Amino acid sequence: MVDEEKQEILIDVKNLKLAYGTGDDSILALEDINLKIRRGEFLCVLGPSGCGKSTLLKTMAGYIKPTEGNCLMQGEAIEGPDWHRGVVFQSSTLYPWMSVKDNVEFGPKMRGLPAEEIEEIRAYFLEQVKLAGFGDKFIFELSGGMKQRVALARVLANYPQVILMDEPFGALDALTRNNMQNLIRNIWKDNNTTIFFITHDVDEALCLGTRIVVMSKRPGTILKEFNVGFTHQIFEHNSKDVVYKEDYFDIKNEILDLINSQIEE
Ligand SMILES: Nc1ncnc2c1ncn2[C@@H]1O[C@H](COP(=O)(O)OP(=O)(O)OP(=O)(O)O)[C@@H](O)[C@H]1O
Repeated sequence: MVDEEKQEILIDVKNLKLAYGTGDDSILALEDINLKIRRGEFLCVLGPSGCGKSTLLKTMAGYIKPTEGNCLMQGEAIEGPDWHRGVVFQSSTLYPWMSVKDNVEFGPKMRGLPAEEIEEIRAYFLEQVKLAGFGDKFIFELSGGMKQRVALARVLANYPQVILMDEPFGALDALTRNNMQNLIRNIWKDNNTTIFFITHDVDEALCLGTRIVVMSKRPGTILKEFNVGFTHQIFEHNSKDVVYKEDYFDIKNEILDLINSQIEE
């Protein structure tokens, strides 16, 4: 297994505090967050509703600025959105008036790549998300799962250093969700990419992540981190039987207890 400590740090969140607004009406969303995202990790974030998970993602994406502390990408302060950090939300933010093809080609076109390369990239990533042959469809013609696959292909087409995903499968039915989990696990491995993934589903985090971060209720702080290897075991055994093992149950129960302790208090 890769020695994670030696992997390059892509995103470094240092002493982050994030408050919305100022004065008496301000809402303190995050406090004292310290988090490093290393190249090749699949980092899953769990925490009670409203604890600041999306706020953390938006800060790393460059959509909002830290109130205090820093958010660095490869040592440089994150000043705004950037192709190097691809973002996928729960509801797709695709351009509905464009075809699947045009959505996926949008980024490479904006970056001024030659036409041939754009075509190759589009074909490659549509194949990877299992949408080859759907290029000419319009977004409004697609199911929820297909839209999320286009959103993923559109982000992948920019070869981002890290993909930030905010409950990307939260609105999908159970079967589609399971298929999407298998898809993202394979894409993560095949592309050797780095993923930051917010979810409410502990099983989803355990079956995908190489590390799981559990956050406290608002103001969100990091309560505990877990290094987990179930996603690797799923590859090794080509099966999800790990979910019936004792160590899986133990970690799952510990995480559930942690999250519940934040809801019940
Ligand atoms: N633009 C905003 N202005 C003011 N308050 C905000 C804003 N965005 C979020 N908040 C507040 O900040 C806190 C954290 O919100 P955030 O969406 O980051 O939580 P979350 O953990 O992602 O929630 P959920 O799991 O329900 O999606 C919440 O109390 C929320 O109401």
